[in-house]
Amino acid sequence: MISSMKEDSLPEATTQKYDRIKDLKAFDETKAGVKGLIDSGIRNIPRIFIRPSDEIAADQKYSNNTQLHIPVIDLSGIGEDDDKHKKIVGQVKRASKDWGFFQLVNHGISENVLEGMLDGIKRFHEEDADVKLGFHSRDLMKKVKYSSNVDLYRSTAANWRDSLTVSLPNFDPIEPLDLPQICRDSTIEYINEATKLAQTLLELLSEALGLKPEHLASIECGKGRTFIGHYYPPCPEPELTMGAGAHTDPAFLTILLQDQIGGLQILHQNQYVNVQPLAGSLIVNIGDMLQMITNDEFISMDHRVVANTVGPRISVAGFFSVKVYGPIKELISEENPTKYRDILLSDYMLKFLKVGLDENLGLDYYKL
Ligand SMILES: O=C(O)CCC(=O)C(=O)O
Ligand SMILES: [Fe+2]
Repeated sequence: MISSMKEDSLPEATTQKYDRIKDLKAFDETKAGVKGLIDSGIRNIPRIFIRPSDEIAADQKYSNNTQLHIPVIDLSGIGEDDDKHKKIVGQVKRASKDWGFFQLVNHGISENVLEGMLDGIKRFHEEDADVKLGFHSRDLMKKVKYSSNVDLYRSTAANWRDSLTVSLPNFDPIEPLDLPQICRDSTIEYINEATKLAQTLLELLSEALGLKPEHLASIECGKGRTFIGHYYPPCPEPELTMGAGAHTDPAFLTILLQDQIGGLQILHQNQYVNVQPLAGSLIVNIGDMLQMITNDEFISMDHRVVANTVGPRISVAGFFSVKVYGPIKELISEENPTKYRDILLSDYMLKFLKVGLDENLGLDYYKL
């Protein structure tokens, strides 16, 4: 039995210690994720999901700013008209420096493909338990797997979400039969389109750094691809937990697709800014590796997803990675000396996977 807030609604410090590991295991062994809890009709969230009270209190230092919006960049006409192209490169540069995030419209992926992907992920998570059971795994080497909270045993509080992960390292093609049948075609179509868009973004980002358009592709940015289809069930006590705790993305670049529910927030000037869902748009964010190879010119920003009584919310994060060693030589000069020691993505990821999502020290560990 997983203990719930109802049994001990006193502040954590005044309650008896509980066997968290036992509760985590009990939850994990259901292999039915957060969706399984909701299906069982719980009214109070199990204690493993409750954020420490000092962490909830610390949130007070951020104001929720409803006035600010992440930059929206319109890609229509890209590659057709020189002035338009330059303007887009300028917008990408500004957004990558100031926000680490932007929202793309007219990016070339049709709403049908986007909707198909979201719908496929929703259907997978709503499949019968025995179908999902076949995909359940915490094996880091498994390419297609379903679980709730990759960092379940390491985080201070579990997140209110379940995820289906598709990993394609080393430019590996998709193996259709590895994918769940219910979202197979939509996932293949979306991954192919998102990969093309990532190539366009690599060119724009290279130009935004003052490099040749092919520079980032030539150092094999985009070599690894991981797509994670998240399912955030409705939450009966959203103020006590998070859909996703605050984190930066460890990889190089993220293309994020979200549905119309909302909940994603980005840290900007010490405030959490809501990302308003914009039909047909995609969100792009700079990951730790891109911040590192640009010697901090572009920033990898903290973001999180608040839990919500409304749901499920579906999102798909596509992470593009790179095997890197250090800041790009062309960007380093006497005035701009390197700020990092060399990093190999595989080492960085191992470090990332050893701690909870919200505890990652991030790039600070590698700062000179
Ligand atoms: O669900 C979202 O909107 C964000 C997901 C996310 O930040 C991630 O998977 O890294
Ligand atoms: Fe993220």
